[in-house]
Amino acid sequence: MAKTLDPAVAEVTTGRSGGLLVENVSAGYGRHIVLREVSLTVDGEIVSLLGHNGAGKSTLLRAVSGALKMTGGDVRYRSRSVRDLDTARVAQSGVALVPQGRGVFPTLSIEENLRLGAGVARHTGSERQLVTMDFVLDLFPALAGRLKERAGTLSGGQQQMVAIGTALMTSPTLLLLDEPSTGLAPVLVQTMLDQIRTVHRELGIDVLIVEQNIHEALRVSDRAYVLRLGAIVREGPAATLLDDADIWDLF
Ligand SMILES: Nc1ncnc2c1ncn2[C@@H]1O[C@H](COP(=O)(O)OP(=O)(O)OP(=O)(O)O)[C@@H](O)[C@H]1O
Repeated sequence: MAKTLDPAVAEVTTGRSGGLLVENVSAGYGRHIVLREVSLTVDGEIVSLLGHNGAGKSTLLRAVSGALKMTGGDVRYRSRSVRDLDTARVAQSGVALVPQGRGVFPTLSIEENLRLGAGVARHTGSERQLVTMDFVLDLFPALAGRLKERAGTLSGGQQQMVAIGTALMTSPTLLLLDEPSTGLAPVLVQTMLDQIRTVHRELGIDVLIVEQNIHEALRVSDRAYVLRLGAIVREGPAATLLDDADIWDLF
Protein backbone atom coordinates (compact mmCIF):
# COMPACT_ATOMS: atom_id res chain seq x y z
CA MET A 1 0.00 0.00 0.00
CA ALA A 2 1.53 3.34 -1.04
CA LYS A 3 2.29 5.83 1.69
CA THR A 4 0.46 9.13 1.10
CA LEU A 5 2.16 12.32 2.20
CA ASP A 6 -0.57 14.91 2.22
CA PRO A 7 0.99 18.42 1.93
CA ALA A 8 -1.03 19.58 4.91
CA VAL A 9 0.28 16.66 6.96
CA ALA A 10 3.82 17.36 5.81
CA GLU A 11 3.40 20.96 6.89
CA VAL A 12 2.45 19.84 10.37
CA THR A 13 5.24 17.26 10.63
CA THR A 14 7.98 19.45 9.22
CA GLY A 15 6.78 22.77 10.56
CA ARG A 16 7.05 24.45 7.12
CA SER A 17 5.23 24.21 3.85
CA GLY A 18 8.10 25.29 1.66
CA GLY A 19 10.08 22.11 1.22
CA LEU A 20 10.33 19.23 -1.19
CA LEU A 21 7.64 16.60 -1.08
CA VAL A 22 8.17 13.46 -3.14
CA GLU A 23 4.94 11.50 -3.15
CA ASN A 24 4.74 7.88 -4.29
CA VAL A 25 7.00 8.51 -7.26
CA SER A 26 7.47 5.72 -9.76
CA ALA A 27 9.87 6.12 -12.67
CA GLY A 28 12.14 4.17 -14.96
CA TYR A 29 13.55 3.82 -18.42
CA GLY A 30 11.15 2.38 -20.96
CA ARG A 31 9.87 -0.87 -19.51
CA HIS A 32 12.58 -0.96 -16.84
CA ILE A 33 10.85 0.23 -13.66
CA VAL A 34 13.45 1.66 -11.28
CA LEU A 35 11.53 3.62 -8.62
CA ARG A 36 8.50 2.10 -6.93
CA GLU A 37 6.27 4.56 -5.09
CA VAL A 38 9.06 6.45 -3.38
CA SER A 39 8.09 9.12 -0.85
CA LEU A 40 10.39 11.49 1.00
CA THR A 41 10.63 15.06 2.23
CA VAL A 42 13.36 17.68 2.53
CA ASP A 43 12.45 20.78 4.47
CA GLY A 44 14.93 23.07 6.17
CA GLU A 45 17.58 20.35 6.37
CA ILE A 46 20.27 18.25 4.76
CA VAL A 47 18.97 14.82 3.82
CA SER A 48 21.04 11.89 2.57
CA LEU A 49 19.78 9.33 0.11
CA LEU A 50 21.82 6.16 0.50
CA GLY A 51 21.78 2.80 -1.25
CA HIS A 52 23.66 0.29 -3.34
CA ASN A 53 24.75 0.91 -6.91
CA GLY A 54 21.69 0.69 -9.11
CA ALA A 55 19.20 1.24 -6.26
CA GLY A 56 17.72 4.22 -8.13
CA LYS A 57 19.26 7.19 -6.30
CA SER A 58 20.31 9.11 -9.42
CA THR A 59 17.00 8.24 -11.05
CA LEU A 60 15.17 9.90 -8.16
CA LEU A 61 17.26 13.08 -8.48
CA ARG A 62 16.57 13.10 -12.22
CA ALA A 63 12.83 12.76 -11.63
CA VAL A 64 12.84 15.60 -9.09
CA SER A 65 14.85 17.89 -11.38
CA GLY A 66 12.58 17.34 -14.38
CA ALA A 67 15.19 15.45 -16.40
CA LEU A 68 13.15 12.24 -16.28
CA LYS A 69 9.37 12.05 -16.50
CA MET A 70 7.85 10.04 -13.68
CA THR A 71 5.25 7.40 -14.48
CA GLY A 72 3.40 7.77 -11.20
CA GLY A 73 3.15 9.96 -8.14
CA ASP A 74 3.99 13.62 -7.80
CA VAL A 75 6.78 15.96 -6.74
CA ARG A 76 5.82 19.17 -4.99
CA TYR A 77 8.22 21.96 -4.27
CA ARG A 78 7.06 24.81 -2.08
CA SER A 79 3.53 23.45 -2.34
CA ARG A 80 3.51 23.49 -6.16
CA SER A 81 3.66 20.41 -8.33
CA VAL A 82 6.76 20.34 -10.53
CA ARG A 83 5.73 17.06 -12.12
CA ASP A 84 5.07 18.53 -15.54
CA LEU A 85 7.86 21.13 -15.57
CA ASP A 86 10.98 20.76 -17.71
CA THR A 87 14.46 21.10 -16.20
CA ALA A 88 14.70 24.83 -16.93
CA ARG A 89 11.41 25.53 -15.17
CA VAL A 90 12.34 23.35 -12.20
CA ALA A 91 15.66 25.23 -11.95
CA GLN A 92 13.80 28.54 -11.99
CA SER A 93 11.64 27.31 -9.13
CA GLY A 94 14.82 27.10 -7.03
CA VAL A 95 15.99 23.51 -7.48
CA ALA A 96 19.58 23.01 -8.68
CA LEU A 97 20.95 19.59 -9.66
CA VAL A 98 24.66 18.79 -9.68
CA PRO A 99 24.73 15.55 -11.65
CA GLN A 100 27.17 12.73 -11.08
CA GLY A 101 30.29 13.25 -13.16
CA ARG A 102 30.38 16.97 -12.42
CA GLY A 103 28.87 18.45 -15.58
CA VAL A 104 31.14 21.45 -16.09
CA PHE A 105 31.70 23.00 -19.51
CA PRO A 106 35.36 22.00 -20.01
CA THR A 107 36.22 24.56 -22.70
CA LEU A 108 34.78 27.48 -20.73
CA SER A 109 36.78 29.18 -18.00
CA ILE A 110 35.93 28.75 -14.34
CA GLU A 111 34.48 32.25 -14.32
CA GLU A 112 32.35 31.58 -17.43
CA ASN A 113 30.99 28.39 -15.87
CA LEU A 114 30.06 30.22 -12.68
CA ARG A 115 28.41 33.06 -14.62
CA LEU A 116 26.19 30.56 -16.44
CA GLY A 117 24.65 29.82 -13.06
CA ALA A 118 24.16 33.50 -12.37
CA GLY A 119 22.29 33.72 -15.69
CA VAL A 120 19.68 31.25 -14.41
CA ALA A 121 19.33 33.26 -11.18
CA ARG A 122 18.58 36.43 -13.16
CA HIS A 123 15.59 34.78 -14.79
CA THR A 124 13.91 33.74 -11.58
CA GLY A 125 12.54 37.17 -10.78
CA SER A 126 12.04 35.99 -7.24
CA GLU A 127 12.86 37.33 -3.81
CA ARG A 128 15.59 34.70 -3.33
CA GLN A 129 18.83 35.65 -1.65
CA LEU A 130 21.36 35.94 -4.50
CA VAL A 131 24.50 33.89 -4.05
CA THR A 132 27.55 35.94 -4.98
CA MET A 133 30.74 34.95 -6.75
CA ASP A 134 32.58 36.06 -3.58
CA PHE A 135 30.65 33.54 -1.51
CA VAL A 136 31.56 30.73 -3.92
CA LEU A 137 35.23 31.74 -3.99
CA ASP A 138 35.34 31.95 -0.19
CA LEU A 139 33.84 28.49 -0.06
CA PHE A 140 36.29 27.09 -2.63
CA PRO A 141 39.46 29.20 -2.33
CA ALA A 142 41.28 26.84 -4.72
CA LEU A 143 39.26 28.41 -7.56
CA ALA A 144 39.94 32.02 -6.66
CA GLY A 145 43.30 32.47 -8.35
CA ARG A 146 42.35 30.51 -11.44
CA LEU A 147 39.16 32.13 -12.69
CA LYS A 148 40.41 32.52 -16.28
CA GLU A 149 41.58 28.90 -16.62
CA ARG A 150 39.55 26.39 -18.60
CA ALA A 151 37.49 24.16 -16.34
CA GLY A 152 38.62 21.11 -18.31
CA THR A 153 42.21 21.58 -17.16
CA LEU A 154 41.31 21.31 -13.46
CA SER A 155 41.62 18.25 -11.24
CA GLY A 156 38.51 16.15 -10.61
CA GLY A 157 38.01 17.71 -7.20
CA GLN A 158 38.32 21.24 -8.54
CA GLN A 159 35.84 20.49 -11.34
CA GLN A 160 33.46 19.27 -8.67
CA MET A 161 33.87 22.62 -6.92
CA VAL A 162 33.09 24.45 -10.18
CA ALA A 163 29.99 22.31 -10.70
CA ILE A 164 28.70 22.98 -7.19
CA GLY A 165 29.71 26.64 -7.46
CA THR A 166 27.77 27.00 -10.73
CA ALA A 167 24.72 25.40 -9.13
CA LEU A 168 25.04 27.78 -6.17
CA MET A 169 25.25 30.76 -8.52
CA THR A 170 21.71 29.94 -9.66
CA SER A 171 20.78 31.03 -6.10
CA PRO A 172 18.84 27.84 -5.40
CA THR A 173 16.74 27.07 -2.38
CA LEU A 174 17.23 23.32 -2.82
CA LEU A 175 20.46 21.68 -3.97
CA LEU A 176 20.41 18.12 -5.34
CA LEU A 177 23.90 16.64 -5.17
CA ASP A 178 24.67 13.35 -6.90
CA GLU A 179 27.80 11.89 -5.32
CA PRO A 180 29.71 15.15 -4.89
CA SER A 181 32.73 13.31 -3.49
CA THR A 182 33.25 11.17 -6.61
CA GLY A 183 36.89 11.29 -7.66
CA LEU A 184 38.02 13.16 -4.57
CA ALA A 185 40.97 11.97 -2.52
CA PRO A 186 39.68 10.57 0.80
CA VAL A 187 41.20 13.46 2.70
CA LEU A 188 39.14 15.91 0.61
CA VAL A 189 35.80 14.10 0.99
CA GLN A 190 35.33 15.34 4.53
CA THR A 191 36.21 18.91 3.50
CA MET A 192 33.74 18.85 0.61
CA LEU A 193 30.92 17.61 2.83
CA ASP A 194 31.77 20.18 5.49
CA GLN A 195 31.46 22.86 2.79
CA ILE A 196 27.98 21.55 1.97
CA ARG A 197 27.12 21.98 5.64
CA THR A 198 28.44 25.57 5.47
CA VAL A 199 26.21 26.28 2.46
CA HIS A 200 23.18 25.02 4.36
CA ARG A 201 24.04 26.90 7.54
CA GLU A 202 24.98 30.23 5.98
CA LEU A 203 22.56 30.41 3.06
CA GLY A 204 19.69 28.30 4.38
CA ILE A 205 19.76 26.15 1.23
CA ASP A 206 18.19 22.71 1.66
CA VAL A 207 20.24 19.78 0.39
CA LEU A 208 19.35 16.30 -0.85
CA ILE A 209 22.59 14.41 -1.23
CA VAL A 210 23.38 11.03 -2.77
CA GLU A 211 26.65 9.67 -1.42
CA GLN A 212 28.66 6.46 -1.42
CA ASN A 213 30.58 7.62 1.64
CA ILE A 214 27.80 6.65 3.99
CA HIS A 215 29.51 7.52 7.23
CA GLU A 216 30.65 10.96 6.08
CA ALA A 217 27.26 11.72 4.51
CA LEU A 218 25.40 10.82 7.69
CA ARG A 219 27.80 12.95 9.71
CA VAL A 220 26.75 16.15 7.89
CA SER A 221 23.08 15.24 7.39
CA ASP A 222 20.04 15.82 9.57
CA ARG A 223 18.09 12.83 8.22
CA ALA A 224 18.58 10.01 5.77
CA TYR A 225 16.68 7.51 3.63
CA VAL A 226 17.96 4.15 2.43
CA LEU A 227 16.82 3.09 -1.02
CA ARG A 228 16.91 -0.57 -2.01
CA LEU A 229 15.68 -1.94 -5.33
CA GLY A 230 13.83 1.32 -5.95
CA ALA A 231 11.97 1.47 -2.64
CA ILE A 232 12.67 3.23 0.66
CA VAL A 233 13.53 0.56 3.23
CA ARG A 234 14.77 2.74 6.08
CA GLU A 235 14.55 6.38 7.14
CA GLY A 236 15.35 8.38 10.24
CA PRO A 237 17.58 10.94 11.91
CA ALA A 238 21.14 10.66 10.65
CA ALA A 239 22.50 10.32 14.18
CA THR A 240 20.19 7.36 14.83
CA LEU A 241 21.15 5.65 11.59
CA LEU A 242 24.84 6.15 12.34
CA ASP A 243 24.40 4.15 15.54
CA ASP A 244 22.15 1.53 13.95
CA ALA A 245 24.15 -1.63 13.29
CA ASP A 246 21.38 -2.94 11.01
CA ILE A 247 21.90 -0.18 8.48
CA TRP A 248 25.46 -1.33 7.87
CA ASP A 249 24.10 -4.81 7.11
CA LEU A 250 21.99 -3.27 4.34
CA PHE A 251 25.19 -2.38 2.54
N1 LIG B 1 19.67 6.17 -18.98
C1 LIG B 1 19.35 4.95 -18.54
N2 LIG B 1 18.75 4.07 -19.38
C2 LIG B 1 18.40 2.83 -18.96
N3 LIG B 1 18.62 2.37 -17.69
C3 LIG B 1 19.22 3.20 -16.83
C4 LIG B 1 19.62 4.53 -17.21
N4 LIG B 1 20.18 5.12 -16.13
C5 LIG B 1 20.14 4.20 -15.14
N5 LIG B 1 19.57 3.06 -15.55
C6 LIG B 1 19.34 1.86 -14.73
O1 LIG B 1 18.47 2.23 -13.67
C7 LIG B 1 18.85 1.56 -12.47
C8 LIG B 1 19.07 2.60 -11.39
O2 LIG B 1 20.17 3.44 -11.78
P1 LIG B 1 20.60 4.71 -10.93
O3 LIG B 1 21.71 5.36 -11.67
O4 LIG B 1 19.42 5.50 -10.58
O5 LIG B 1 21.17 4.01 -9.61
P2 LIG B 1 22.00 4.62 -8.41
O6 LIG B 1 21.35 4.17 -7.17
O7 LIG B 1 22.18 6.07 -8.60
O8 LIG B 1 23.37 3.86 -8.55
P3 LIG B 1 24.84 4.38 -8.85
O9 LIG B 1 25.42 4.64 -7.53
O10 LIG B 1 25.48 3.21 -9.53
O11 LIG B 1 24.73 5.59 -9.73
C9 LIG B 1 20.07 0.73 -12.81
O12 LIG B 1 19.62 -0.58 -13.07
C10 LIG B 1 20.60 1.37 -14.08
O13 LIG B 1 21.24 0.43 -14.88
